[in-house]
Amino acid sequence: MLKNPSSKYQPFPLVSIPNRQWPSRHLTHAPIWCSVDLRDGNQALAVPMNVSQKLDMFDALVQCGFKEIEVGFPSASNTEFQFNRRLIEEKRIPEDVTIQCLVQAREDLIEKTVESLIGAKQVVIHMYNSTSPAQRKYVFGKSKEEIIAVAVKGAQMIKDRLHRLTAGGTKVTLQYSPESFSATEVEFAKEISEAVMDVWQPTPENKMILNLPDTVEVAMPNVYADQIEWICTNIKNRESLIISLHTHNDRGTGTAATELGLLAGADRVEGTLFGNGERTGNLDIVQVAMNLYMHGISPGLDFSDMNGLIRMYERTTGMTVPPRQPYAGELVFTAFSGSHQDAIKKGLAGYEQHKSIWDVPYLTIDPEDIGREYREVIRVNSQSGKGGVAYLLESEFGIELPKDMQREFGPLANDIVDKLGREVTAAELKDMFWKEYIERETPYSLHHFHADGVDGVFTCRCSLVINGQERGIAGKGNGPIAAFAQALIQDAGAPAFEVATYREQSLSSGTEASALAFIQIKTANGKTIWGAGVDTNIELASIKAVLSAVNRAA
Ligand SMILES: CC(=O)SCCNC(=O)CCNC(=O)[C@H](O)C(C)(C)COP(=O)(O)OP(=O)(O)OC[C@H]1O[C@@H](n2cnc3c(N)ncnc32)[C@H](O)[C@@H]1OP(=O)(O)O
Ligand SMILES: CC(C)C(=O)C(=O)O
Repeated sequence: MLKNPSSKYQPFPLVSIPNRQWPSRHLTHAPIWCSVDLRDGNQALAVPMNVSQKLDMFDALVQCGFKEIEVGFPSASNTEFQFNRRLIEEKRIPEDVTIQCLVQAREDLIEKTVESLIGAKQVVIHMYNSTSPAQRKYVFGKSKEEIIAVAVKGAQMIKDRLHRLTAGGTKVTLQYSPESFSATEVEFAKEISEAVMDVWQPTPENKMILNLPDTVEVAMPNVYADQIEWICTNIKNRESLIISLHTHNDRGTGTAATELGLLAGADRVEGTLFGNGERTGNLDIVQVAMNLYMHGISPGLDFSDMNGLIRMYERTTGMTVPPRQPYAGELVFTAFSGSHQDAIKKGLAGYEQHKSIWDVPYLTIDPEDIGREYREVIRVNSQSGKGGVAYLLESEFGIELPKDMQREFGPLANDIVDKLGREVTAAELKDMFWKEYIERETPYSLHHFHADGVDGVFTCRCSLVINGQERGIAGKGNGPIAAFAQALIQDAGAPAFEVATYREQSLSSGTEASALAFIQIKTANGKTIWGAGVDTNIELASIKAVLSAVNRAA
């Protein structure tokens, strides 16, 4: 019999919200962002950041454009306390940046928190206590009224100490989080939040932040959106509140919950870079910002040096950014599969021409916008087609294979890559091309070539090494290539062929400019074969290309 342990779980209760508004809204502007990397991100690390790592990350967050940064939990440890003191005493906080600190509703912790903030220009004091039925029952062993009393007492303890900061000119904003909000009955979340508001007395001119956390993601994102809309609609004095979202990713939908929460009326978003944080992580703030960006809404955050940001993140947290992480992962602007490569190559070429709205297939944004380069976009392994191979040869080495030649070389390269069983670099692809076409020296290799034309008739005299033996050959034609072809067929025993296609391009490598010629020959039995030759002399490049094709045909 199939075991069914799911019977120990139950469906999440829905919020009664007639005529919900959020599904028909759309996002038009960026929210207020608050990075909680240095607090929620940090508290989730096996080895929390030291002061110098926190400083490193703080500077990077400022660089990205964050104006609100939760810098820590200063009552938790000496490191956390000292970090605040360094930021303040060394005047490391830019004028327009507000630091935020988290604290429980406990007097000794509040005291320490206030002390850590003395001398700062502007701060957010963020107090929380948990409100869900399970937290009330197991963690606190308190009734709803008693839980409200904890919050009210904490709010009052903070209020009583505000003068110690304001006297020194510090501007203080107060923030309250009913922790585990999304698992709390909305009516109770409203009641406790309003009780805190009664103490702090926010006004439209002096708002408080009401942060509504999805501490553990317990339901689908539409349910969180309903909870947010319910609070926005029913809470008193809404105009005196900044409604803030703080989602986690336990069910894998932290980004969706945040976006729907914004539709539901929130003003502010807390999250971390690349989603570091407790368990499955906090909201990845990069994702929400870049999602706005890809819809043409300026996020007000700068991720133009994504690689630098990732290096900083990995250095300070010891975490890594997975290769498939939206926007940031190493593989997200990469295509291995042939049809994707083909579409990207064509899309990029089209975009280069019109340069207006980004419409390149398979690429949500222009990788250049976050400091990635086009050449990272297409990578070649055994799943790749001729388009990707051609793209890399062209973008890395300026080799523009004729379309029909791509059809010939693509499968040849694919075979080699398949045998190697790994991804190959552009340089390796060029090597394959060189071996296949340019370095073909058997059965014929060119030793000397000379051609003269009189009245449109060209005569060529050359010497070849044929199977190790040098031999002179001669021929006539309406051009040097035709004359060489006749010499090969008549004097060197090459099977009959005619030149079907000829193309040349210039190629610069380092300081030397050379010519690259492509020749397609057609044999007597109708088979077409490509050849290629390189030389500083264009005429010689084309002669070598003929020989390359004939050698390949042999
Ligand atoms: C969802 C979140 O991310 S919330 C933020 C969580 N972050 C952290 O906890 C990181 C920093 N925390 C710490 O370093 C420590 O927990 C400290 C310094 C804050 C407190 O340490 P301690 O008092 O030694 O221990 P501990 O955290 O276990 O305290 C639990 C007690 O606080 C109470 N408590 C927990 N949260 C709160 C709160 N928000 N407000 C009031 N009391 C609270 C618990 O009920 C428990 O009470 P009890 O001892 O009577 O059972
Ligand atoms: C303290 C709160 C905001 C928190 O970190 C959470 O609920 O996840």
